[in-house]
Amino acid sequence: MITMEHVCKSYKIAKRDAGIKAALKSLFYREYESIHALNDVTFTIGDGEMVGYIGPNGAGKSSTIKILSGILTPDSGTVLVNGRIPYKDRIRHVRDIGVVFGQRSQLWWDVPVIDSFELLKDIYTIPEPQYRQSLEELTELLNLKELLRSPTRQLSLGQRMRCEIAASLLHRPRILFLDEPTIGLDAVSKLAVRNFIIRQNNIHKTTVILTTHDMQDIEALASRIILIGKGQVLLDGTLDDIRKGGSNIDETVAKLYRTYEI
Ligand SMILES: Nc1ncnc2c1ncn2[C@@H]1O[C@H](COP(=O)(O)OP(=O)(O)OP(=O)(O)O)[C@@H](O)[C@H]1O
Repeated sequence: MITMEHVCKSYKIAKRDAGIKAALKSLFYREYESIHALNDVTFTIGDGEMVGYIGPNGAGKSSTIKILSGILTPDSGTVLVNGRIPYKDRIRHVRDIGVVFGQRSQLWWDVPVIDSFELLKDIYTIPEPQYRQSLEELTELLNLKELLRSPTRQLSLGQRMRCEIAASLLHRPRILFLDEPTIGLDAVSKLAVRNFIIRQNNIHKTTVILTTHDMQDIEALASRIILIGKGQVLLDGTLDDIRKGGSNIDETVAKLYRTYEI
């Protein structure tokens, strides 16, 4: 179970005008401004749910995922993931979660994928039999056999993404955070990734929280949608609730963004 209650998070950033004069001035005097990324965010996600967490650029999606995965500490509010406070109990928390950031890699760039997997096995202290079983299952379902001996840098985006997803699941986490997992993938790779996530949820009852701008991902994967804009939850409902605005999901969501002026 995941609960976020009245969570706020701001970033403090230094303000600086352009030019050398401003650069010199900033050495002695700095002005700061606060960006309110999350502003009183509250939601609960039950075990085994697949939730699409959507919103326009800068809405606060990644900040939420970072707080839920223990990377960031909120300024205020309560966060509990399987009874733990993620940013206070990070070591035990990471055993329960898998995280895939579509735009970043958790695999070591220059070593064969299988070596990254072995390192993750040691980091998570996965018992050998469980590791072998997970590896076998993931290799088969994600069609990784031909990829495991290649260094990550030699893989195409779609191949790498399949390996990233496998890497995030080797330790059999109960919760999977996917931040734009199909970004830049071709149609075939997108389908493969989507089908795999659905199977993972069916077989292992993995809770999936998915952020994406790809509404076809949402249609395929999420039965529930949380819409966030300007750091606030604006809507929490089913795909059907959202569809009431029209039949084409992209148009419906664009209309929602316009309605909420986000
Ligand atoms: N490290 C940071 N320092 C300063 N501001 C940040 C930082 N990370 C995010 N922000 C700001 O916080 C707000 C929310 O950002 P966040 O990355 O959570 O949005 P997002 O919904 O994931 O956006 P996108 O869809 O573009 O990835 C934005 O205004 C962003 O500029």
